[in-house]
Amino acid sequence: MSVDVHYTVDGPEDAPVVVLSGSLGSNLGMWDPQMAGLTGDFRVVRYDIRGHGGSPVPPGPYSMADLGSDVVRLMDRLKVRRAHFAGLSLGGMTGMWLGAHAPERIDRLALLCTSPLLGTPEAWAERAGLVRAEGPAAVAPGVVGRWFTPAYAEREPDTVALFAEMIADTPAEGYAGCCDAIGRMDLRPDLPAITAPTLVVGGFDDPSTPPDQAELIAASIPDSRLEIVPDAAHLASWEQATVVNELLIEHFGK
Ligand SMILES: O=C(O)CC1=CCC(=O)O1
Repeated sequence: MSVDVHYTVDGPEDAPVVVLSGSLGSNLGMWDPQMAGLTGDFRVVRYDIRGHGGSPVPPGPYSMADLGSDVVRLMDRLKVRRAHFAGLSLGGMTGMWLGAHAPERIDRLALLCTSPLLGTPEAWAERAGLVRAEGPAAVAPGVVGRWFTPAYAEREPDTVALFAEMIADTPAEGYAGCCDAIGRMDLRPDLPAITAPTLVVGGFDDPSTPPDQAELIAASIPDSRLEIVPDAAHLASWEQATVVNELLIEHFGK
């Protein structure tokens, strides 16, 4: 069952729409470094994943179909028939689901630092249980340790601390419900059915969804292009914003 997620819209009214979808534990502010670059040519819709930021927090477990249906519902609310879609990590998983299950709504797809099958159901059940018991603050230090390279974390400790706070502020049931969705997910059979031209971006130093995941996705989606970004961990869109923005603008501008 879909929900009305919290969203913002920026950019020219008549421009092609790009929907941005973030990672587990984020809010739509994680896309701030993309806004100046993308809003010149695109109408950018950012939203908080259900259970995150300003969106409703229905009781979990959630599924990828829930997360994908929230995007279709948002596009219906905005009267957007087709859009480009970029998602990072959990957002990319949502993008893969949309590309396969709602192809008529997706123009071009960008899948950043993501995976079609991530970890084990047991590990995600354990993370969900810990978060339901103690809140996302219990996992925040470990998670941000994977989002940025050690060099960036040393240079920008205040930024890393802000991201840890963002994760800790995520509603526990929302975070855990999304862990449930990832633990039950296997999107590998969906990938060959994706017809949207797809940009696949990996972070060379990403310990969460390493480059071999990006390679697997690109090898499985017929019309795809693979880019591995150096000096980037899981949040490549933040740490290497200029490079990622150029890739997105080129891909969506075609
Ligand atoms: O939180 C992590 O470990 C990495 C991650 C998995 C899905 C997502 O969005 O981030």
